[in-house]
Amino acid sequence: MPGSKSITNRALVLAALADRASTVHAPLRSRDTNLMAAGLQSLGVGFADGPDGSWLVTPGAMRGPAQVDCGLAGTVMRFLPPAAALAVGDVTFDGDPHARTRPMTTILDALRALGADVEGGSLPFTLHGKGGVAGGVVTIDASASSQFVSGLLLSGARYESGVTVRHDGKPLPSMPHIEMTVAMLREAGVVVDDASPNEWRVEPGAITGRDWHVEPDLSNATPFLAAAAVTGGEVTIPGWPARTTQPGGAARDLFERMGCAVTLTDAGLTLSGPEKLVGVDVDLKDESELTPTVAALAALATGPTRIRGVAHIRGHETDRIAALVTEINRLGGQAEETDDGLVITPRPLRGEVWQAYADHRMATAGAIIGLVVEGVSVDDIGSTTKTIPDFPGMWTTMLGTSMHGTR
Ligand SMILES: O=C(O)C1=C[C@@H](OP(=O)(O)O)[C@@H](O)[C@H](O)C1
Ligand SMILES: C=C(OP(=O)(O)O)C(=O)O
Repeated sequence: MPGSKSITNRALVLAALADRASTVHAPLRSRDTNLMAAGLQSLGVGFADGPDGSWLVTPGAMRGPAQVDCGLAGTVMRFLPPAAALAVGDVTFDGDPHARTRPMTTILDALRALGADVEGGSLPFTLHGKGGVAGGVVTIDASASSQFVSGLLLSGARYESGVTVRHDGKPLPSMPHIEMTVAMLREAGVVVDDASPNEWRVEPGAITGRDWHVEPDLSNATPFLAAAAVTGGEVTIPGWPARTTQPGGAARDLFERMGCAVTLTDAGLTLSGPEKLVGVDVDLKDESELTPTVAALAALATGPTRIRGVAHIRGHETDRIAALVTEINRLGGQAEETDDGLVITPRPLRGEVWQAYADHRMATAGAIIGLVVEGVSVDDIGSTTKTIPDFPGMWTTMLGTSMHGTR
């Protein structure tokens, strides 16, 4: 598996704000991370290619005018503005058509409250950089995205008073991603207090330049594991970490609950697909980015599945609840929206064109179903380049050489 999107884009921001050069080893090189690198470069941060595919990042005084293309990347649109607020000059942000509808107001209002000069409430917007941010205490409702919290924390050490972020609202999604942010800040020598629930304090101070080692992307591994789960085959993901802050780590338990056998050895994580995949009732609030994979598995299981706790994924790359329900039903399945997720009752499926909605995880969900339902095609498999450089090549290689399904 290529590197983790979430770890790579955190490492790039921390490297850009650090007190010396950093090397990011085994970074993900895909649309989301290339956009982050390009955005930082346009602000004056130095990027060079290491001999082994690593990225050498040299911090520089950040300055506008600059134009940042966020594509459809939540990590770029939420992590880069808090850093760009430290620049001198104007920095304008825009992105793909659908990116303009993704929630942004919360973090832009927070930046204003912390002393930044921001024009606009969603993409496109402009930061009028003054070369510094006062910082301080800010209370936000981050129930629409954990990335609002992570974005503020990643740059907060460089604000004059640091930053204290308090969350007040419905439960926060994707907590492991906030834990990932806190863990990486501490690795970079930043003092973070996360002892109180829903409150994070980042002390002002230097961010240390260092060597970052990026883990394989475990969320992107799940379609490959799912391939074994739905065909009764076997797939091994090399380099699966024994401990991780990636929410994809929870995929092990999920697959086991659906009837798969999962083992972690020196060779990696191996999944053996069951005779019969069973449906589950599962709260994916912490691992919401796994919803499309779980929904695809659910459509092929032997009993109903209820996915809860993911209301906020209506604001992901597309409205994922609506998209999954529409596409599963298009194939003759039975899926219904609930307030905070969806219910899927397996039915015999037929071949149709599965729409990806420019969403990498919708595309991979269609690929999973296409392994066992004749005649399924995905309209835009190219959308997978958001976080995987060559999904079609990896999928073909897996099917040709590594998987011996029994169905
Ligand atoms: O911080 C991160 O790297 C991410 C946080 C999560 O966002 P939400 O909290 O908006 O779900 C996750 O879904 C996204 O894929 C990556
Ligand atoms: C929600 C996701 O992405 P983003 O980082 O664009 O929010 C995702 O990858 O599932």
